[in-house]
Amino acid sequence: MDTEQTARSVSIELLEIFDDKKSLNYSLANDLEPRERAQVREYVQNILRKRSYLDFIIGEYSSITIDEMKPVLKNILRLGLYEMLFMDGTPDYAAINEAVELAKLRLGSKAGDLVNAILRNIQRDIDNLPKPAFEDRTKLIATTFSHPEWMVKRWVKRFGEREAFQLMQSNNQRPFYYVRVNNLRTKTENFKLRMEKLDIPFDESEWLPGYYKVDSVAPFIEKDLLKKGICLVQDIAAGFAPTILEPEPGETIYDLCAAPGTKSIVMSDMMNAEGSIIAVDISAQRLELLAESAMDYRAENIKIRQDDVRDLNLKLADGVLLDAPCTGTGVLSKRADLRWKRTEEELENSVKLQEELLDEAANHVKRGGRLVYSTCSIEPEENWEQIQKFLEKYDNFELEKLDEFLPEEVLVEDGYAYQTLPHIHGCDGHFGVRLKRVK
Ligand SMILES: C[S@@+](CC[C@H](N)C(=O)[O-])C[C@H]1O[C@@H](n2cnc3c(N)ncnc32)[C@H](O)[C@@H]1O
Repeated sequence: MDTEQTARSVSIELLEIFDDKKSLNYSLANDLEPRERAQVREYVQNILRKRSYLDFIIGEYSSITIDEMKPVLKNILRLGLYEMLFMDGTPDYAAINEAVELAKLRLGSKAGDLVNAILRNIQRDIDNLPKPAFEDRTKLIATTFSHPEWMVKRWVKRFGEREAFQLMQSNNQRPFYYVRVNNLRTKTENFKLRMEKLDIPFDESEWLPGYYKVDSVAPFIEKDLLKKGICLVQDIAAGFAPTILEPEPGETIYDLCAAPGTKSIVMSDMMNAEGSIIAVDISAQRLELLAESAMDYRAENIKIRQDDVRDLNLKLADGVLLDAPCTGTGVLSKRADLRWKRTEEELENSVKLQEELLDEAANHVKRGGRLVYSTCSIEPEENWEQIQKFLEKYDNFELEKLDEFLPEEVLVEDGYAYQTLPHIHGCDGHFGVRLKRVK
């Protein structure tokens, strides 16, 4: 098998498992070369971004429904069709041949014939493919834009159809990435020179210092810049939470729900690694990543603690960051899998958990100290509504304006919160507020 075939077969295995267990285990690709591993991520995320539409087309050309197909057959067809419709570099005949070979290998020659027949018929009509035409408008939109119906319903209700389409289109695009320079290992000027020398195109952000928009993180991985702690991959909007918490050298900061730790690392840099950051998370596995990063990034003031934030019993801190677990509806372009994993019930559970975590976070802020609450969600229940409930309960906290920290275009609620939206701001969707404990 050549490189691409291997990347294809692993992608299909990953997608099969995802259909069953809703989890993506990229470690299945560990034995592949770095370039192939990156290709697996591309295939998997791209197919998940277009899944409903691909399934619709396959369904139109197959005598059995997509739900009746074995997961492996379904995913071979999805991958073949994806390559035919959306990958410029792969000729149709090659996409079809690869899919047929994979079907034969995994399911036998009859399955190979079936895949061949379906994909060749689609190829024949490629300039005139059927369009989804359901009477049910939600189903029609959900199929066209490959999002679950519950998300479509709530976004159309909130934004109107036009804007909801723009949001979903953004979610379906390959994302840009940002890298942030780590001043604990290098100087900004040197970092920029290094990128120029390595011929890595970048755009310096006007929103926050030290953030650079890049097309791909591959060169940073290949040149070991992440492992050497020179820079980290962090969306610009994810950088807002540490920015508004404004940790200073010598302070005691709690990063609650900290793993895998990108915000802890940034805060350590802001503090020049002086003072202490207690990074708490419930997941031992994710904390291992944090521990490794803390070493790579020379973030020596981070102390790690595995705990449920709801069981914490620590002294009061100068600043607390609660980067709460959430539905992640702001990051669906980078994490296309989340749209098929999340449910409306999960949104409700997430809101409840956030409320409990906020109570605990508030109890750990000293008088005059600050509490930052942030999410990577765009759902009001997890964001502004959550904060309104909090303020009704706690008269010892007040919201603070954010205009001295962040650009006006990301501020909402009279400047008391930030909320980015992928289709408007061209970055991930994040929310955050800064609260001061006044008594
Ligand atoms: C949004 S992620 C945090 C991302 C992290 N702040 C960063 O910037 O890299 C949410 C985290 O909350 C953690 N978590 C969920 N429930 C928790 C709980 N009850 N106590 C502590 N951590 C929890 C999850 O393990 C997950 O790592």
